[in-house]
Amino acid sequence: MQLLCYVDQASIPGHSIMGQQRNMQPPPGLVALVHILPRLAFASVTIYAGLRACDIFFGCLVPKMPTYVLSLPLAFAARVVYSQIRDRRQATLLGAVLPPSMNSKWPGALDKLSALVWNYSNGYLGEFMHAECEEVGQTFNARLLYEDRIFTTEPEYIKAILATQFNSFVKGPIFRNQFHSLLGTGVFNSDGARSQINGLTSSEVRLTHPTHRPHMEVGGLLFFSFSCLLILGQTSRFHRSMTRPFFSRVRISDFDIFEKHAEDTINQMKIRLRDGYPVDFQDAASRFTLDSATEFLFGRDVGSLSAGLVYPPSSPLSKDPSILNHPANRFAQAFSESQVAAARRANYGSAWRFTEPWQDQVLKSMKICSEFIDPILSDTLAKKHELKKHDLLEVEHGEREVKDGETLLEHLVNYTEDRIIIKDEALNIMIAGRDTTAATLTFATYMLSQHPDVLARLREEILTKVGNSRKPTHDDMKDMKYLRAFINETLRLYPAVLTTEAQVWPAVNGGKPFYIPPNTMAIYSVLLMHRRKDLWGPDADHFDPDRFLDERLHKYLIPNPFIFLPFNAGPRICLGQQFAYHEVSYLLIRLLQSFDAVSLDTATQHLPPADWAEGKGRKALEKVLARSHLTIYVEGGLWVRMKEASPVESD
Ligand code: HEM
Repeated sequence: MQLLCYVDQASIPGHSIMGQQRNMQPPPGLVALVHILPRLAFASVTIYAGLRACDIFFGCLVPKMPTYVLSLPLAFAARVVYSQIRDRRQATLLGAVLPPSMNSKWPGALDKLSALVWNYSNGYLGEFMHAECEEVGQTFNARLLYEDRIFTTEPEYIKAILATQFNSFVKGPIFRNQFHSLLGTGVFNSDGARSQINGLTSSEVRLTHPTHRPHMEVGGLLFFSFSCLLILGQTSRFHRSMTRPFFSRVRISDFDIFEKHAEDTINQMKIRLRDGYPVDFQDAASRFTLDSATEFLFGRDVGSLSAGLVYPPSSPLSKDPSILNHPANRFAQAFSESQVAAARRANYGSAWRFTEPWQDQVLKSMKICSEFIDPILSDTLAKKHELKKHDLLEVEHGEREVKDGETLLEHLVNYTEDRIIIKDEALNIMIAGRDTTAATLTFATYMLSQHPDVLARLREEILTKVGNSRKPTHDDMKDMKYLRAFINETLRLYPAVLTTEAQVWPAVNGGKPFYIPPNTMAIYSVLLMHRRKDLWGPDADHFDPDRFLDERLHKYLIPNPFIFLPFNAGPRICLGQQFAYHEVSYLLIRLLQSFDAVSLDTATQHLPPADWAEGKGRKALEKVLARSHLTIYVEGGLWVRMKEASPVESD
């Protein structure tokens, strides 16, 4: 029985038109010029009028050139000083204080900005902010180029952002703007437009602050990794009401999809390893999650595994054009490039359009992805029209039940026929679910290569519960406590989404409450919070799945659940959390049924600089270069060798 709840297209003003326009937008550089010219013209005209007025009314000839040159910096300085005095006064009135700022030596904290940029490209994950936390405290103002950004790793404040003061936080138009060509706008990303569905309005969850002040996104290099998912976080109730039923129960068909692609992945790995090559597990995991995601969303996988695994750069086969130009590789590459290009925009804030003057770089890649998605979408809509024509669609009121084996696309067409909404929604989920899961699998395998004792224990649990060849089921996974602890420990040390994004925050540790001025960007780092020794114990830098099973669980996590947030919390909690646990568990079980040892291939692996070994904390233990764009990843791939398990082990 199906519930048909169509969105009234007329209730989404200009939505379809907006979607169609996405593919024929003017060059971004031109749009930026059109935006900025009136403001520049206004400034020049005002100064010119002022000078003329002095001349005419007071007869004093102000030197024109110096006035032109100095007027803008002086106006800017006045604004900065005024906002500082205003915020300090407001804080005092509320019995609070402003969070401390970073100690910088240069105007606009340019010294800190350059250190931050250097750290992003060359240093260890989050090292710069970690050093600032140690110096200034776990909550501080990462004020760069005179723009406030409140940074925190304090669980109490993160709880405020995600749950208790959720309605006070909005994402703001700059993020939406930057990610428009990747994820679209429409109802998902609009704070203001309203569309009626099931009695819910799409915008009632968040409204932009009436006195919005634009953010300068200069600190984007550090902060952009979360941006894409932030956009998802901006999705409305409308979006969640469409998608949530799809994730609300365990579907056997999901496990069939995992099996099909896990088998393919492992068989290809075996062949490659038998031929004497190492395998880039990051690449294999990305192909596994891409094929699984496309099949689950669209009912047809993109076939990235059929293009074959990558060869190490030293092999001539790694440059074979027939492999590089394989259609599935083109799709996978275009999909990744579109995300990286969108993430790059966050580095430039509202000025990003000037960096893509002639062509929208995200749209360029998205066109290749659309070539795969569009025909499937047309087929699904055509099928629905056929059913409608013959009155075969059952209509029921109430919660729509999702059928086993139904694709997300088939589910979504029951809510709306707007191609753009459906496509955006499916792409949002593909972006949210693909790289995050691949990253978790990659870092889990990295940890297996570093902790043979953990591998042996995990394998023992797998062989005891599932045997060495049977397909795992949902019930098997429910009983596998060590497997869940192993995945959680991977997500603690390597959360796939590192950082994510005011009023008065309560006092913690005996301090005064912090006043957060309106329209200030608030950023929290899950990575740094997950590694805090005061929250997780003195061994927080060490990989140890037992911390999710032994007395440490009761000492640290149970009394303070907000210290572990790989999937976020509150109304914006990851919708695919269970799906992700199942997908990661499935491939790990199948992998360890087949292999009993994993090691890094140090000849191919990009190794960290030698001086990292003398670094602090986790940095000293790292054997790969972990970096982040939208999600965390291993630079150059995770090159491993694995030993096939003996087939004589009993089932
Ligand atoms: C280990 C894998 C995963 C991790 C670590 C992860 C993490 C996250 C995080 C941190 C968010 C919140 C982003 C924000 O609010 O800024 C999020 C949101 C979301 N995730 Fe996941 N995710 C994973 C896998 C998946 C999968 C497999 C799917 C779907 C197939 C998925 C679907 C979603 C959706 C739809 C949202 C938006 C929820 C909303 O705003 O209502 N995720 N995820």
